[in-house]
Amino acid sequence: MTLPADLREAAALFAERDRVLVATDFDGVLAPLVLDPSTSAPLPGTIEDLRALHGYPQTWAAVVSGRDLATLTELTGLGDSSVTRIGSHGAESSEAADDAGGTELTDAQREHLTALTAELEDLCAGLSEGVYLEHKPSAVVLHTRRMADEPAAEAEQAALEVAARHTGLHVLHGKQVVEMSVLQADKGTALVALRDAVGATHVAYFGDDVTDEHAFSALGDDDLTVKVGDGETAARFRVAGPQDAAQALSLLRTLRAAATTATDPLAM
Ligand SMILES: O=P(O)(O)OC[C@H]1O[C@H](O[C@H]2O[C@H](CO)[C@@H](O)[C@H](O)[C@H]2O)[C@H](O)[C@@H](O)[C@@H]1O
Repeated sequence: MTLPADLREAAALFAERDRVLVATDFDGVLAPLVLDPSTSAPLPGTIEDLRALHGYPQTWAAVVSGRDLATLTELTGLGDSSVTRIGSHGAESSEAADDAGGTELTDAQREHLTALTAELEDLCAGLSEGVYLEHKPSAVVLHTRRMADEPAAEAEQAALEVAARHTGLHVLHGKQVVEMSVLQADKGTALVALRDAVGATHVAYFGDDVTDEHAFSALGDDDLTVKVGDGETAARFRVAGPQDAAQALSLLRTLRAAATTATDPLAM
């Protein structure tokens, strides 16, 4: 598996930039997609690469995910680190001052989420086996990966119809998931806010799903945007899957270490 030459060249240029932020999606990029989200695991070396990058001069690393912040922190094992974790598509952040990571709901939002969840539970009870709900602080997610194609499509359509009857709901239709949130958030807004907060001049971002397109679109032509897998994209580069993304991350680590002449703390 060799990374495309244009991506390797762009990575070399990126590594020479002044202040850089290396950010990545979790599911489908760091962690291959699996049937049971609780068993998702980052590929070997990826978290170490992010930790190392974050330790280099003028360099920051982040994971930007649809997972809720607590789950993201647990699955990445980054709770002991200052690598930024952004969860719930930008609604939660490890940089937030409050304990909830920035997801304090109003009473009305809490009631809305409870009512929506009850409605979706009723919906699921009438659908084929395999459909299930994932619960997050500000959202509920209908999953169909365990279903056959046709019932999965029907279940996703039914969830979208439930969502359409609710006002003030923010819907994201990802890979075999329909996510309904009472908070508005997107990865692009969150990533740009983090870039500006750390003062990065250039950003690398890896993503595989439609929700990552917000991040790709929010970045510029000088940023290093990498789509992982198939599908239309606004990213500048594409790799086939998580193994290639891991290779690209490792390359960025090597190149940035050389560019900043930092000693790699994990190589000692
Ligand atoms: O932004 P991400 O880090 O990519 O998170 C997006 C959603 O990821 C999870 O669902 C996806 O991964 C599951 C485990 O591999 C898979 O079963 C599911 O079909 C995928 O859509 C997660 O469960 C969701 O909450 C995230 O929003």
